[in-house]
Amino acid sequence: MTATLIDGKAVAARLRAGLATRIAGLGWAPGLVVVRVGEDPASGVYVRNKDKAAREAGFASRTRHLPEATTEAELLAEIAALNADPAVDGILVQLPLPAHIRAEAAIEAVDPAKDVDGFHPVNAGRLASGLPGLVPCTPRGAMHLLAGAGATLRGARAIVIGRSQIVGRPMAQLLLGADCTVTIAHSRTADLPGECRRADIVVAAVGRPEMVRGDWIKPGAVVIDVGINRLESGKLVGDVAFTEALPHARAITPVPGGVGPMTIACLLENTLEAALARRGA
Ligand SMILES: Nc1nc2c(c(=O)[nH]1)N[C@@H](CN(C=O)c1ccc(C(=O)N[C@@H](CCC(=O)O)C(=O)O)cc1)CN2
Repeated sequence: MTATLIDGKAVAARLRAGLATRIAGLGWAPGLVVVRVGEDPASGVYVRNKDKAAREAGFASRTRHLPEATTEAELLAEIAALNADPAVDGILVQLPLPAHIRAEAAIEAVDPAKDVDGFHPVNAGRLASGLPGLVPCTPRGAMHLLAGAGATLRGARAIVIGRSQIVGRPMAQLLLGADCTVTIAHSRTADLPGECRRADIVVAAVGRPEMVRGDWIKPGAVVIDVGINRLESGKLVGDVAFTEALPHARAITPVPGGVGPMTIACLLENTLEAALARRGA
């Protein structure tokens, strides 16, 4: 058996095209503001890509780029102004922030109704309670990819490796909401390979290059690799040893070109959802 590749670039492009069609029919443009603080080079690329994708789909998108020396109080004042601006439907504060600014303070300052990252504790709590709300973009994208791959979720055993607030925990909640039996594994999990071998769905979100080996994958499992790790050689690899996993998995996401492109597409999906909800449309 060789796994089918789950083409995140293609799924993301279809999702963005569908959003563009819906926005063209609205007669108004949902507003998105991405706030970037400082000069982290990778953030520069991601923020430019978000703005480009948003404009192409018909959003009124802008980037607020603040200097590295911006204080936490200044950032919070900026967010408060965006919260109060009726033309702004979605606000995203690009992470990482400079070390002198607490990410939790910035996340909690965003109006939960405009929190298109889905990171605010109100949205995290709604997700954990099974209530509707804005869902973090990367896990939302991973769920689209599982659906596109035809993965049966009801009754399936799923393992999420990684317990971060922005990927692991919300991913586990989404899988639970889809009636999976979910294990959340982490650095202290005993017998991680054994836990993984029981899983029909594997979501690796641990940030360690190729940590999940091929023989950890149950034959026929669907593997979603959220990791994006740059090796010293410059090569990008995921958290799963991709070539080793191919003969075991039924379907697998590549890195690059898997979950990554879905993050931006789902940001746009969240922004449209936030705009429709805020405007009662
Ligand atoms: N406020 C947020 N900050 C960050 C988030 C986030 O969701 N919200 N996620 C990441 C960065 N990120 C978007 O912001 C992001 C990362 C990667 C990709 C992507 O498409 N990756 C490509 C490979 C890119 C490369 O060549 O380097 C892929 O996987 O194919 C999109 C968005 C941290 N910050």
